[in-house]
Amino acid sequence: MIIAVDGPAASGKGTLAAGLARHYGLPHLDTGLLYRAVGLAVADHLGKSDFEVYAVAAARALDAAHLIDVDKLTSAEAGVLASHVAVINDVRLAMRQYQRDYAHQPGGAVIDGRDIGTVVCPDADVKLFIVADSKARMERRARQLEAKGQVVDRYALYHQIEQRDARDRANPHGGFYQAPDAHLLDTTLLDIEAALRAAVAIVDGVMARKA
Ligand SMILES: Nc1ncnc2c1ncn2[C@@H]1O[C@H](COP(=O)(O)OP(=O)(O)OP(=O)(O)O)[C@@H](O)[C@H]1O
Ligand SMILES: Nc1ccn([C@@H]2O[C@H](COP(=O)(O)O)[C@@H](O)[C@H]2O)c(=O)n1
Repeated sequence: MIIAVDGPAASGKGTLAAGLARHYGLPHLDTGLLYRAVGLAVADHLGKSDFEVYAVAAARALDAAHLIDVDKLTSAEAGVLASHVAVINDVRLAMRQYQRDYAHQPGGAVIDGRDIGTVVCPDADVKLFIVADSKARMERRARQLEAKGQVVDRYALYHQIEQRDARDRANPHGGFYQAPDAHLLDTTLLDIEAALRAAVAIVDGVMARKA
């Protein structure tokens, strides 16, 4: 079974995807980490004319060794850098087959990102599109960063999340929209357990109808 989970920044899609993977005993790929790794690799080139060339080279050279430093990868800076490399079509193409192969491994997988249900796995068995209002997302991300000991400026964080979403939605190569056959799940008023229960109910319902 392939479960595609998409949604905006800090909507909780990664947490939900990990929960679904545990629930169904499936492997899980967070595709945001791939873009974050490429973004970090070319951070020194941001704003320079050679940014695109280096980003494409970094995407083509990406391997598991670039995905080890989770603290660095999950920083707010890495998220912003990721959204800059994500607008480069050759970066997206360089990583697409890896994502597809991961999803199509025997038994399937849970895979989360922005374009999983629309571009990477349009054939997924179940597609979820996770949303939460901007203020809730900012607060979740703020608490996540504070738990890591970081001092958070909530005003700046709110705008950073909004800007990243806007860049992602406007990305002509991004495929970031709710697929017509995706199930919308708004987690604004749901805690993590309630959101997971709701997601499992959707997946079970879809799979039961397919059986
Ligand atoms: N339903 C929820 N209620 C409260 N907190 C949540 C909920 N879902 C996730 N969180 C928390 O919000 C934070 C962000 O969640 P998560 O990393 O899953 O979001 P994301 O959509 O994958 O983010 P990004 O796109 O930036 O990678 C985490 O600290 C997570 O524990
Ligand atoms: N399938 C994807 C996944 C991510 N991106 C871009 O990477 C940024 C970081 O992703 P997170 O899920 O870790 O927040 C995101 O803002 C996108 O720009 C993507 O384009 N496609």
